[in-house]
Amino acid sequence: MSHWLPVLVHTPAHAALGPVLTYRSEHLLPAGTLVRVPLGNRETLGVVWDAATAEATGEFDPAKVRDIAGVLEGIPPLSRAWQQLLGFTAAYYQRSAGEVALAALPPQLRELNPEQMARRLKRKKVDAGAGGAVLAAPALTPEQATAIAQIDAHPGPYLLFGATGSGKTEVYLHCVHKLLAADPDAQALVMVPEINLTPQLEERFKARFAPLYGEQAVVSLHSGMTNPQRLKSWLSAHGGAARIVLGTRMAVFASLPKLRLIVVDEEHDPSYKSGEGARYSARDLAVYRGKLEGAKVILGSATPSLESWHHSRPAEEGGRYLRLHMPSRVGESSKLPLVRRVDMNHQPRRAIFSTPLIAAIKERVARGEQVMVFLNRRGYAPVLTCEDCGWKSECPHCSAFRVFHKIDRTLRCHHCGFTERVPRACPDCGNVDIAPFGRGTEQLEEHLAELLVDVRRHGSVTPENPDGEHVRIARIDADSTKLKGQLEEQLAAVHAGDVDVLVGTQMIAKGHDFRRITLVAAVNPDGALFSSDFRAPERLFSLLMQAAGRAGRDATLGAQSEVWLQTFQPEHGLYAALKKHDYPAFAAQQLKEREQANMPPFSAQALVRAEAKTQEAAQAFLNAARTFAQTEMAAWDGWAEALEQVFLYPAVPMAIQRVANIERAQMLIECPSRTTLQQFLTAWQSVLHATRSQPECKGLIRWAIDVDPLAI
Ligand SMILES: Nc1ncnc2c1ncn2[C@@H]1O[C@H](COP(=O)(O)OP(=O)(O)OP(=O)(O)O)[C@@H](O)[C@H]1O
Ligand SMILES: [Zn+2]
Repeated sequence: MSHWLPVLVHTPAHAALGPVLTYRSEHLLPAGTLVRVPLGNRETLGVVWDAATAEATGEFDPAKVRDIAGVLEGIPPLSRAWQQLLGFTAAYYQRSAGEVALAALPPQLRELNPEQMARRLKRKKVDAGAGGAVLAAPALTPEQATAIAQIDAHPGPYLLFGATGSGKTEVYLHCVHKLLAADPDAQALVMVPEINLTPQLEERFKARFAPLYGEQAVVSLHSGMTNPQRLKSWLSAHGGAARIVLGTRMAVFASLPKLRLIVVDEEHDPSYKSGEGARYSARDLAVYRGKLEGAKVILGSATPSLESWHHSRPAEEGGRYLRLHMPSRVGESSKLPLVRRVDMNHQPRRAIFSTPLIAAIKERVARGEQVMVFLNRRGYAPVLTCEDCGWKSECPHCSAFRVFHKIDRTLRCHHCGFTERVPRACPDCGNVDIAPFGRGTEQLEEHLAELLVDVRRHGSVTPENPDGEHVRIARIDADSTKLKGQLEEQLAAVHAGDVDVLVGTQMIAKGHDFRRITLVAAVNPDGALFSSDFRAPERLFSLLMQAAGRAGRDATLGAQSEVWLQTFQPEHGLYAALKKHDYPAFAAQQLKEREQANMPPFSAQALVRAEAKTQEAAQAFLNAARTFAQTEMAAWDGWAEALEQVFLYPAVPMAIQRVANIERAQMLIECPSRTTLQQFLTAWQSVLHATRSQPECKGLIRWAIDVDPLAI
């Protein structure tokens, strides 16, 4: 007897194929089964979907239904909870379930043929026999003990609000340990925002758990892994052999049949939000998944997102998360660093480093301590200009300047990648004096080398070497770490003390446990204060707090660590709060502003972005869909009231309007109710599809909805 099976395949988000396809099978296969199915003239991976939870399968012609090609033998079906998670993600972020579900599976499930797959499944390494010395966990600090007691006593979710170096990771380790010991099947998922933070985390977790549960108990999942590695981790999580999965945002979709605990470290980090396909927030999905599967969820941060902070207000006031506070750093004498503001209004014009900062850097280096200098802009200078005619190094394909990279004397567009040799003279007027304007990390590195030329490395002047050694400066940014292994190498050099001054972008500000850094300087942080993006201050605050968190992690160095901020706005409230390490004060002030302006978390937002050959077409598309919503849709049955709550702003060009010769526009949608916004977007999708074919939208290339956008 044959059965009709609803199957999800990877169809483009807006494909006309419909959300779920129907196939025929000899055997009734449970929902969640991975199958191979014919699609057009190729064969593709599909997931048998639950007919009840699947979106309407639509009508199908039984005569045209094709047989499934086969089942992926040896792989148990994906759980119902997993299917629900993926179904929810697709619906909430307005994408097709097929796209979302298939993108969440390791690529090799799709790529390997049955024989290859069978071989991979057989290759089971068993080293359950633990080995190595069990690493003793340190005795908990009173703050850690209190936090853990609260986690034991309440269902959560929890917001672990802990200062940098307060021992949050130790709390995660402890909770995972307790869970695995109590339940022989239980699994934990631990997420970090960036790939380059996974190795050190993996090391810490392996050191703690491999001796107890074997090497295979801890696996990673992130996009920096090769496809075979990813498949291996995925299979081992899906099969239950992996007890702990460490990963970046994609790991939120890992199949973990016995998931009991989810940790989202640095939960405020924008990297948890996907920038393509379904633009999901792994943090928000983690909370949803926790509820779905009855797993505890811990969100940790020293500077929580304002959303999470708001959700963790007292329950009497409507809070949904339990806030756990760990204000102190571990170790008796390891105080938080002293924050100093240098008023750049009183420094020579165009000074890169203020005089007192240079003096402070010299002093630290001479004592053998390390310094971190931080500037969120790579390259040598953000623009090259001709002072005679006003020419600027614009990118011909983007509405942006090309950045001057002195190292290889190129002008590079950081948006489309267009690269050219620096011209010898101004391309417009022939003037040979074209000069860099503004500064990036390359220039800081060069300039510091000049400023520190007289300083000698600590302890390098000896009777045999009376001249001593120059200060060692290293730069870590996207340019200096392009090749595989470069970042690890550079980080190792910093840890080994081979570097005195570390210059870099936000890459170095996050997460790393640099023990010997006692001074952190932000050279030019003001930009974000006046950004049009209402989240810019929040991001700046957390970035500076993170950067500050790199200073003074080793109490035995004894020196008072410092964070220097060079600013033209020394009185700004953000810096005042930073000086006191007072995130709650900063958050309270920001939330007040947001409440007054009706911005998230006090309202829900979505953004529609359109890309087209002309700016007019991009905007025309958005505005036509908007007009339709405001007129025709408002006349649909039962919609008038809901639409009164949905505010559609007019279309505007994006901040960087043109990238690689494609014009971009966006439209913001705001609504006090998340549910209403969801209903609106779901209904409006068909309007957007239909609008596409209107004559004034000719030249439209693509459009996408971003629910809960982070950057506006
Ligand atoms: N109870 C403890 N006793 C002794 N040392 C501890 C304890 N808890 C944590 N530590 C140590 O203190 C340091 C900071 O701890 P941890 O990395 O857990 O902090 P964190 O809050 O996660 O830091 P950050 O957010 O800044 O990365 C680590 O070197 C850790 O080994
Ligand atoms: Zn460009």
